[in-house]
Amino acid sequence: MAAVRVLYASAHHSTQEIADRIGERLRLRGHAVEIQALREPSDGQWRSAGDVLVLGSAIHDGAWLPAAEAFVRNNTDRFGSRTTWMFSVGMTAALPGPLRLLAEHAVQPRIAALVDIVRPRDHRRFSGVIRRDHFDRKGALLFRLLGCRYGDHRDWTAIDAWADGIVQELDVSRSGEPDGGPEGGL
Ligand SMILES: Cc1cc2nc3c(=O)[nH]c(=O)nc-3n(C[C@H](O)[C@H](O)[C@H](O)COP(=O)(O)O)c2cc1C
Repeated sequence: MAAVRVLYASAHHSTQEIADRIGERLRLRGHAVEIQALREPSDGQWRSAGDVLVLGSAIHDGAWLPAAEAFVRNNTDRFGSRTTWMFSVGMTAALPGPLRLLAEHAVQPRIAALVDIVRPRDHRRFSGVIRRDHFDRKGALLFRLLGCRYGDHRDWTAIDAWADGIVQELDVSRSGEPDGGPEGGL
């Protein structure tokens, strides 16, 4: 059993629900899971014990929300010894076809910089929920001009599969240990 911390930053709850789902999936497979919101830049104290981290954030304007970005930047030298997965929640699936293809392959420099610091086992982008009341007037106008669709664009099958991939990797790591698990956790 690994001790897993799922840390997330969410503005309108869809990232929170994705974090809950991933955490619940890991819990069902026997891992000790703690799920925690990052709301302020000072949130999410680093723990010295050997946790596995799953770290996620909604994307706003090409960047992680400030509390999640701050968590990474406040702990830059600590990720090397930690097994970490990252996920970002945006609105790629809300875009019309050609734009969606572009967005799927676009590098977002501020997020890429965080991935460079964390060096996770994997970084996955999911689509979340986008509603008219999430935007101010300018944002809503741009959204309409781009031909985007409001709605819940979460692909729960893909989210579950990603969580199951984490479980598999944890199982493989631990089966390599002499006693089936490292002392002090992963
Ligand atoms: C002000 C604002 C800016 C956004 N900027 C981006 C963006 O740059 N890239 C993207 O993929 N999604 C963007 N989105 C979409 C959100 O990331 C998406 O709705 C996500 O599901 C929000 O997660 P949350 O419900 O946890 O806050 C933006 C949404 C808002 C409201």
